[in-house]
Amino acid sequence: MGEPEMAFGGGGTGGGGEVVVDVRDLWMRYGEKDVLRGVSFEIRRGEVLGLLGPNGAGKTTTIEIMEGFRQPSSGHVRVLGEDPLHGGDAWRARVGVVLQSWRDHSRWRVGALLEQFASYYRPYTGRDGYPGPYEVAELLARVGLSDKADTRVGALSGGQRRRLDVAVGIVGRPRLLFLDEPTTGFDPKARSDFHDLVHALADLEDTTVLLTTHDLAEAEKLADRILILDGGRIVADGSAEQLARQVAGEDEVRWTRDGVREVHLTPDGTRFTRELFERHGAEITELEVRRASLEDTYLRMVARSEAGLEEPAPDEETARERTGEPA
Ligand SMILES: Nc1ncnc2c1ncn2[C@@H]1O[C@H](COP(=O)(O)OP(=O)(O)OP(=O)(O)O)[C@@H](O)[C@H]1O
Repeated sequence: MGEPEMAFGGGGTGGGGEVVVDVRDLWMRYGEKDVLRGVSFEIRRGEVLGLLGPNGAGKTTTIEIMEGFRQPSSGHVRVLGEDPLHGGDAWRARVGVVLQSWRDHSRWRVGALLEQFASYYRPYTGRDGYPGPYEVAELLARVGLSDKADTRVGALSGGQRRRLDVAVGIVGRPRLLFLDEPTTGFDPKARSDFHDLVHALADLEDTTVLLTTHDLAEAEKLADRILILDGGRIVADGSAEQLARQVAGEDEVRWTRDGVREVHLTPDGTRFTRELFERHGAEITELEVRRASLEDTYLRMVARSEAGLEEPAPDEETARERTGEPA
């Protein structure tokens, strides 16, 4: 296969709707264990996708396959139009990665390290519309490390190192960015700054983002769409609101009347509240309506899926056939 035509040009669509990641019927087996069991999904340009799931669900494995770091047992995977296992340098230049643990560059100074990474991308500047990597000063400002340019990496705090990981992931101005638990160890301000950064990348630069996180509030804030992976399968795919509707969560309405605190669970909090006011008007104070949060939805969906897993796994035989491995 020759040079990837799609790597810089964006496939010529110039707008939303272009499929940036296409994964179909992906299986991954480690030894005797099927870690991914028929995973299929698409990510479209400019979308921020949150990949959620319990420890060991297969999130990192999925991301590593899409980065070309792991060969799946079977399945169709296209990332920016290429099979990640055969993506060349130009393809790799457009894919940014923030892994759970980055290689140690503790003796490097922050600015020099980023300059080194930026230099890998520079030769591709101008090719098929590629704008080139970030200038280091701009990048440091974006991740909140402007005053650390001359600091050795080994002298950064855990959260500052994580910001540096993010800087390394985006230095090449990727079209597609993989973020594997990016905000672990961030303080609330760093987390909030990071959320602003992801919004800016998605909204202003049309960067497509795939994010794994165990912080459901973060997923709710950042992700346009959420995939829940459990037991190697996708058990939910939709916006946080769509998923909440699917589990038919009840709204919790709380209020005070005549000094008495009341709580009521209802499928339609808006309607209940309207009727409450029609009946009691100004007597109602301290009203709160709480919708099912992503956390409620997630916990219910994972519990539901894990209850389902008690049933015999239907595709075990098929998986063996696919991987060609012995039973
Ligand atoms: N190289 C490997 N060899 C064998 N098993 C592996 C390997 N890498 C991962 N696994 C197993 O595959 C399963 C999925 O792991 P993975 O790291 O993809 O999960 P995850 O969803 O990212 O988990 P976490 O939330 O804990 O990061 C786990 O049971 C893990 O033990």
